[in-house]
Amino acid sequence: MNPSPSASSLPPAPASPPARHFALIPAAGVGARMGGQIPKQYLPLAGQPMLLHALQRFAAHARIAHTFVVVSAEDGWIDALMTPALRQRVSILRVGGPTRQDSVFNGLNALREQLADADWVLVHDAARPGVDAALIDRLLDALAQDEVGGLLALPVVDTLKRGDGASSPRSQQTVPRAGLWAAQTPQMFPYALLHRALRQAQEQGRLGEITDDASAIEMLGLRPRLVEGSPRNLKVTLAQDAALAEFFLKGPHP
Ligand SMILES: Nc1ccn([C@@H]2O[C@H](COP(=O)(O)OP(=O)(O)OP(=O)(O)O)[C@@H](O)[C@H]2O)c(=O)n1
Ligand SMILES: C[C@](O)(CO)[C@H](O)COP(=O)(O)O
Repeated sequence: MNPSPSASSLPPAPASPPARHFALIPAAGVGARMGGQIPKQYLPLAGQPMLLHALQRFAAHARIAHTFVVVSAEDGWIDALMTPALRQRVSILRVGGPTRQDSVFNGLNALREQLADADWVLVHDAARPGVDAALIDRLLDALAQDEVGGLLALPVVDTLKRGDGASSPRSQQTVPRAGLWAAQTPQMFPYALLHRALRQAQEQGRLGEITDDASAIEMLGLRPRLVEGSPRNLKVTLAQDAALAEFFLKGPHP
């Protein structure tokens, strides 16, 4: 009988397939604060609908395996954006929910059969049209050896005041800004971890408490890595944000 092979004679264990990176773009909002006639992600910006900028950036990025865009079930605009080339790299998920986190959670649920636990998901706001390959690479590179994940963010440089909530507010106090960061997106986490974090938040009735994906990860007691983003990656929230976003999109700017 052949002796049992020693450990050194065994072939190397098959390496687990490298984790892939997917983008998930929540684009099911209505843009109430923008005050437009149509949801802000479809308003024209630098010559094309706002959403198309982020879709094109992720679709063109060689390290992003595929991009999923979450829209509302009744969305009547997204199909007009989808060229045959874009449809090769972007899939539409008509599972938008009442809040951003609902839309993200619904999107993750819809991908249970397509994504592996260890695959990375980069969640990026459709309302941040200024994301580009350099910022995506910065996040991917910074988290290449990370087990938790992280997000693009900007250190706070302004002095922060807490207002009293009056219609003509007064400052109640200055909030120490040391160590404070303004979160941006993409926010990148392993699929299974983010899915579990959002599911747990929903089960605890706390999904409404969180406004970004990293908050759910923090609720698990984990600490997402902060990776410096850029002012050009601003979120277009109010009407006046559009001009600044357009300025950056018509760049080039540092
Ligand atoms: N129910 C929602 C709400 C928001 N979002 C998306 O989450 C991103 C960030 O949200 P925000 O800037 O707040 O967009 P809106 O919710 O559309 O804006 P508002 O709060 O002014 O209505 C946007 O790309 C938005 O489309 C979403 O997918 N589903
Ligand atoms: C996710 C986010 O862009 C990080 O700053 C932000 O929390 C989204 O907030 P919104 O009110 O849903 O736009």
